[in-house]
Amino acid sequence: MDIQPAYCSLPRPGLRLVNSQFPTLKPVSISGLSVYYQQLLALDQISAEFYPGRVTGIIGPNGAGKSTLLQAMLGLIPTASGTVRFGSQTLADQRHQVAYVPQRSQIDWLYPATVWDVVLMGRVQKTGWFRRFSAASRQQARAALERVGMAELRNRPIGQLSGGQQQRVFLARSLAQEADVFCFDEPFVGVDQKTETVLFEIFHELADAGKTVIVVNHDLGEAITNFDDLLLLNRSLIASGPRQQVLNQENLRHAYGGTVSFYAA
Ligand SMILES: Nc1ncnc2c1ncn2[C@@H]1O[C@H](COP(=O)(O)OP(=O)(O)OP(=O)(O)O)[C@@H](O)[C@H]1O
Repeated sequence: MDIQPAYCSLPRPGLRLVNSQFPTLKPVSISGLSVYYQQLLALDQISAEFYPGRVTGIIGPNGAGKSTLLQAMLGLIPTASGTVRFGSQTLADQRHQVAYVPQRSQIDWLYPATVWDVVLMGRVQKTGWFRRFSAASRQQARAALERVGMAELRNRPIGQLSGGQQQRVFLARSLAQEADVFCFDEPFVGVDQKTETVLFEIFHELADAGKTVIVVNHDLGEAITNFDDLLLLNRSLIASGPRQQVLNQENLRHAYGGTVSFYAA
């Protein structure tokens, strides 16, 4: 079946609202993005935009290509076609403006680093490799750790923390980076309810400060109501835009098949 994106062409009501909120800030724009893994077409001609001031969830069933989309956007894997722009340049060429927290499974938790080391690493791009961190950078890292409630554990090896604590530390590292675009791949996996609440609070603080926040999330549970915008994928784009417009039975049937129940609030 040829699935047409239900909500991805311009002009759109959501766009005007967002642009009037942050008129000088630029969206991340994907156009015609396709990715193959050998013979497997993982992403088929994806076109969409992610807006500053919004927390956007990338959702879809297992194997829909959600993580692939994030990695392709950041230039971490080869693409067969398409562009990902952030203003006049590609997003991959502006990696210093992007904070990326990969899936837990992609992180080496045995790496001998303390909480403080990990957060300070967020300052490397601003400081430069092999240079001393400035007092301002250290202050930035301290403030980020405090914001996520992890200051007391700063000397702990990262591998000795719980899943939720580790996720908070990586969020602190991304905050210390002072990026414009924040990308999180499945940040809620293995975290407790309290941490999930803290993560969403901080995502919205970032959006309120004009940042673009992009979160891969495969769960259609209650937490989905915390996203402003959604991008619904199943290898091709099914719908993107404000949450209330994306979450309808027709779009979900296209993505998941059968009958899907969801929180429409
Ligand atoms: N490195 C790889 N080599 C080959 N195939 C891959 C690779 N990474 C992903 N795939 C395949 O590409 C498709 C999309 O995978 P991806 O991990 O992007 O999906 P996802 O939507 O993030 O899934 P999930 O919710 O299960 O994490 C899947 O069929 C997956 O098996």
